[in-house]
Formats: sequence, structure tokens, C-alpha cells
Amino acid sequence: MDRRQDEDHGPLRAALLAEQEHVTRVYTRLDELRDHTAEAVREVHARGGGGGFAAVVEREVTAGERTRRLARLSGVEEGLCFGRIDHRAAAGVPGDTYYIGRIGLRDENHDPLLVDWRAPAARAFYAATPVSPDGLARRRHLHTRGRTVTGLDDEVFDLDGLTDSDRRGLVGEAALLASLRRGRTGRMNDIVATIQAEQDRVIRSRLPGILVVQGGPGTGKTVAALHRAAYLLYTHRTTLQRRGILVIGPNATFLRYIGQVLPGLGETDVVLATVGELFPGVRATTADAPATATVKGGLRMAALIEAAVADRQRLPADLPPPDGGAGRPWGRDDSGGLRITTDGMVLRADAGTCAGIRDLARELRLPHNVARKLFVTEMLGVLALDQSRRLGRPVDDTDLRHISEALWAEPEVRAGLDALWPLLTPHDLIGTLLSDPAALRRAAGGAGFAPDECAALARPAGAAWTVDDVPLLDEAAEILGRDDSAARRRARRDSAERAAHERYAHGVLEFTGLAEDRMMAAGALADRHADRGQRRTTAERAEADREWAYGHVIVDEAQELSEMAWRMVMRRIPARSLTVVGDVAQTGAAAGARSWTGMLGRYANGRLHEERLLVNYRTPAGIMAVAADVLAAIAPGQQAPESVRDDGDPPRAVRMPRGSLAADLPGLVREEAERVNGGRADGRVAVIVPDPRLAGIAALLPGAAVGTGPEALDSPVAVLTPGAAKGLEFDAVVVVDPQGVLDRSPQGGHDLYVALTRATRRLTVVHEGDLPAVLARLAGTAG
Ligand SMILES: Nc1ncnc2c1ncn2[C@@H]1O[C@H](COP(=O)(O)OP(=O)(O)OP(=O)(O)O)[C@@H](O)[C@H]1O
Repeated sequence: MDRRQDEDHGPLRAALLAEQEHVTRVYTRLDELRDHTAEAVREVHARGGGGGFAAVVEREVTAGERTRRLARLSGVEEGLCFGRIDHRAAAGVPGDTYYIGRIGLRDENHDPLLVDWRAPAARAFYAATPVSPDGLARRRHLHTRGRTVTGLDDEVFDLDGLTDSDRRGLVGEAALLASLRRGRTGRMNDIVATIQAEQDRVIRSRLPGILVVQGGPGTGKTVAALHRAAYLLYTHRTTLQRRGILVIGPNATFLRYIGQVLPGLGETDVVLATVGELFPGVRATTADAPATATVKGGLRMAALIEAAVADRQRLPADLPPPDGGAGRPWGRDDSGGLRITTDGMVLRADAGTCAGIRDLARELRLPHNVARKLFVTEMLGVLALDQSRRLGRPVDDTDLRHISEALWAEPEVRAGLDALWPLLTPHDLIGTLLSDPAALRRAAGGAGFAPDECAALARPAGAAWTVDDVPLLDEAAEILGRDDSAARRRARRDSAERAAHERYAHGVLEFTGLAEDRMMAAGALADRHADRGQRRTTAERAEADREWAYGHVIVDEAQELSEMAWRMVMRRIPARSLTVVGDVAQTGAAAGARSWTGMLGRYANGRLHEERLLVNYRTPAGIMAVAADVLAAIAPGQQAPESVRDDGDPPRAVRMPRGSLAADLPGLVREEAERVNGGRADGRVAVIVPDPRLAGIAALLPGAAVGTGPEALDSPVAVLTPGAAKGLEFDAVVVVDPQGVLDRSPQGGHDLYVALTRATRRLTVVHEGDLPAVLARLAGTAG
């Protein structure tokens, strides 16, 4: 990797010394700013807690911003300055030189010492290529350890554009390869220093519209998507700080794996969630069996849920007769009308009137729980009229309103009307629908589902929610809606108050100088203020609110989402500003994507843009060749990404006759761990097994972490299913029972492809029977 001091020769040493001088200035400036900011934080806390509303707001804003700034300055110590660009001289005037780093810094004269990697001035550092140098004469990568410059790496685009001494000092090393050969730590690292041009196009793509990033395993889709989040927050701070960014990943382990990249990049207004967590109050982690997931994931489920809601809007004829014995004083009368006994009096509404009111409420085309208000009001009017008739009292509209209110307070009346048009929660609706075969049949018949599809949907009452249920709950919430008239009244009252807060916040921002820095929008400040007592961040408020509209949504491993899951995601982003990254060749979910336009075209309104990443930065070429054979079998038209790495050990297949796994596998895994550990003693090994064998094989490896817990990332050895390994990477991978992986589901080939492409250095395939034909390349490689 780097040419280090022990290899120095004159010009290199001179260049290193010059760069060290600049890097030292940059760190000195960082130290000054940190000290200054820490002092400023202390000062604001020392002001004490007194003062009126104005003083409280000002103190809160100032303390919050200074603390954030201090956190930002403290989080950039490692690799603060990693690059330099020299622009070409023009008309005899030397070109500008900029240093690129994790944040922007200026010296005391306001001259730039370091340009933030997300700033427009840094773009050429990533985008320049020999064919299109973007005005650069040279790009230089700086390698540092702590605050010391240890090596340089130059790419020259225009030799004539450099000064003589610069030309003598040129050094060329593969910064990218140096970074790729680092051992795996169990957490994803940021790549700000080595973003490649094709990735940079993704990262700096425009905010609006749906950007699909299709790329094979290891092409940097995840890492590019996360850097895009940081870039967007930097570039569109006002919009996105207020609305937040939602990042959706395949499982909790994966979210932990990527979790440190974003704070590492200095961004915190981001919610990380799985599909199973997108409905507030539910945290589903298990998926349904493929047959069930396929039915639940299809768009027709929306029609089924709508039919289920309509089925709950009943006519009196659908009710049983009143049953005094059972204490049920309401029900259907002999002519199919409604009969309710309350306060010793029998009240009736005839069948035709009830049907008319139901039709009227349906015609409103409002959510069920909202339309219920009209249904109940009309029905109470009819019952109130009946009561006054029975009492022989003439009434006017005001009397009727009073009588209606009094009737609504009677439990019998409430129960009778609830039976016709109940207030429903998504949990009630979906729970009852899937566990009541008769209700399911009634709804499914109208929505065109076959009996075997109904059978696949059925589940026991009270069963835990699965990941595939979550989009159904969300759909139900949408169709049911909330009767929020009281909340709306409150909101109208609050909005005048909020406008006053916002005007005030403007004043505070002007006063504190934060308005100029674009650090915080007045609206965000007013929100924060309105939230007083709770002090929640944008991310926290967004996470708790099903109807939150995010500023941008990033979906990783997006090929796994079903049609119903996409409907749910799209509700979170009415502005349709999304980054969708995935690989349709890795689809493991039964209801996942086969093509991007097929899945997303209907939402894009012509604004779907696809970028392709073609270079694999993870898997060495020898291992990728094995995976490419599998790809050719499962997706004949698709081209495997090309590996930049040709290091790594040759992949191998080891046969362990049936019954000998218990004796032989632990030794093999131990050996793999020793090999990848080398001098570091922190290498990572994954043992990837078919789902049904997870527990059995884990029992053979007592020290290993199992499944999707946090230990799977931190332990030297983890036993995982292909689904849990998705998106992750390890120094060595042992795939056990490839035939079992292939046979597990119709998507088994895709799962095997995922498993084989997790390794950065070593791949071993352990098979008990014959090696599957797609792995023929490994025949005779035992050793
Ligand atoms: N430009 C880069 N510089 C350094 N490392 C990189 C670069 N691009 C990608 N990598 C590394 O390559 C590995 C694979 O990247 P990533 O996980 O983002 O790929 P992916 O396309 O999401 O893969 P998969 O589809 O298999 O999940 C990571 O370790 C990442 O840090």
C-alpha cells in the first residue's frame, strides 16, 4: 500500500513534509475551533436557568447548536484531511489548490484550509477521470495515521499543468486498493477518501425523482447510498433537516452494520428502519413462509382490505335478532330493520332507511372511521325522531340534536350502531380478517382470491405480526383513517400560536447569527419549541408518526420489498424523492422485485432514473468467478460485476460425508478464523447455512454468534442464514450445504449467490452430497 517513510527518496520526502505541514495547520485549526466551541458551550450553560420566554428560546437554540457543532468537530479526528486537488494553470496563472476533508475549515483570515467533501468545490476530486479531468492537473490522496501523513498517491491528468517541483515529487499508489485490503471490523466504514467517479454520480444526483441504483454484489451500493444521504443533508439542509431522511434496510443486523457510517459522516437527522418497523408500535422481525408472503405482498391485497372494511359496514339484516337472555338489547327486527331497546323503550330504524344512510356514508369516499361520523349522526337523527314520535312530542331541529346526543350516551344505542359501522383499528381489522375464515372468504371472494390463496393467508388469532403483515396494517390504517375532527380543531387553535412562534424564531436566528449559517430553519426551531418538554429530534418525531412525510427516502436491498411494501414506503414520501439501491439478481423474498420499472414505474410519473454500478469492490476475482456461474444459471442475461481485487485465497469446496459435520466442521471453522486473524486477531468469519439448519449447525459451533443479534457483527464467528447475511461482508465465508440453500425456496439460487459474495478474502463451500452443478468450478479444490 502506501509508500512509507522507510522507502523515501528525496522528492517523495519533500512532498510528504510539505503535506505534513498543511495537515498540521488543519489540525491546529481544528483544535482551536474545538476549544473555542467548548468554551462557548460552557458559557451558555453558565448563564443559568432564569429569564422569560425570549431568554429560554435563545439559550436553548444557542446551546443546541453549539453542542452539535462541538460533536461535529469532535467526530472528524481520524482522516480529517485526505485529498488535494490542483487545478490546471490558465493563461500563465497557476491553478488553485484545494485540500479535501471531512468538514470545511477556514483559517483566521477566512481563507479555505479544507473543503468539505460534499461541497461543490470538492466535486472534481471524485469526478475527474483521465478522459474528463474536470479542470484538474492532479488529484492526490493523502494517507494519514493519526495526525501524521504516511503516504501519498497521485493521479496526474495534465503533467504540463504542474510546477517542476511538483512533477519531481509525483507518487502513484492505489489509494482504493489500500483501503479495500483493510480487514473487516464488523461495521461499515465511510469511504469519503476513495469514492469512485461512478459512485460520485450516484451520491450527487439531484434530489427530486426516483433514482434506482442497480449493481451486483459489492459494487458499493450501500455505501454510496449512505454518502448520498450525507451529501443531501449538506446540500439541502433546510428542507431535509425539517423533514428528515428515512433509510430502510433489510434487517436489524444490517442497520447496525451501517449505523455508524452516518454519524461518522456527521449526520443525525436520519431514521434507520426495517420494513417490519415502519408501522409505529409494531416491530416485526420474522417473515412469512414464501407461499404466504407471495399472496400478502401482491397489490391485490389492497382490494382485499378494502373489501374487508366494506364487509364491516353492515345492514341490520346482517345482525342477529336482539337477545334479552344474552343481555343484547339490539339487533335485527322481523322486517330486517334495526331495533334497539333503551331506557325501557323500543326504538326502530327501518331496513330501507339504514341502507340509504350506509350508502350515503360510503359515497363520501372518506376513510371508514371518518365517514362513521356521518353514519352515526344520521342514524341518531332517525332514532331520535322515532323516540319523539313514540312519546308523541313534536320536535324541532334543536330538540332533535339534544335527543340525539342523549341517545348516543346510552350504551345500548352505541353498541347497536357500532355493530353496523364500528370504529376500527388496523390491528382489529387485519387480525380479525386473517384469523376468521368466514370473514376472509367474504372479503376475498369480492377481491378475486382463490381458495388456496385464502388458505395461505389464514393465521391463528393473536399470532405475532410478521414483516409481511406490516404493509397490510399500514394499508388498513389508510383505509380506516382517524376521526381527527377534535385534533383539527386543536390544530387550528395552535396554528395562530405557531405562526407567532415562527416569527419569534426568525428573530432569534437573526439575532444569534444562525440564520446566515443556514444551521437551522425558523420552522424547525418553532417546532422544537412547540415540542417543549419533549425535546424530540426530527428523527424521533418522524419515527413515531405514521403519517410523517420525509424529505427523502433511501431503500437498501430494495429488491426484497413487495408491491404492498412499496405502497407503504411511497406513503412516507409524497414528494417521491427516493434513492432505491439493490440488485434484482439477489432477490430472496418470494414477493420481491424482478424488475425495477415493473415495481416502481407506477409511482415515478416518468421520473425514474437508473444508474448502474459495475465494479465489485468487495469480492476478489477468484471468488466472484464462482458466484458468476450461479448468476448465469439464475439470471442468464445479467453480467456479474467485475472485481477490482485479484488478491484473496483461491476458493475451495470441502466434502464432509453425511454425519461427519459434527466432527469436522468446528475444526474447519477454527482454521478459517486463525487464517483470517493473522496478526490482527479480529478477523470475521461467517458460516452461512440454509434456514432450517441454523439451530443444528449453530449447536456445533458453541462459541459462535447466531442469527440476527448484535453479536453477529462483533463476534469472530457468526452463523447466519443467507437472508441475515444480506448486505454484510466478512473476511472469510464458509457456506454449508449449498444444495440445501438452493432447495429451500424458489429463490434458492439467489440466496446462494448472496452467500457466495459476502467474502472479502476466503470462501469455503462445505457439501455433504454431490457438489451442486452450478458450483462445478470448485470441483477438485479441496485443500
Ligand atoms: N470507493 C470505495 N472505496 C473504498 N471502499 C469501497 C468503495 N466502494 C465500495 N467499497 C467497499 O466495498 C464493500 C462493498 O460495498 P457495499 O456493501 O456498499 O456494496 P453493495 O453493492 O451494497 O453490496 P451487496 O449488494 O452485496 O450488499 C464495502 O466494504 C465498501 O466499504
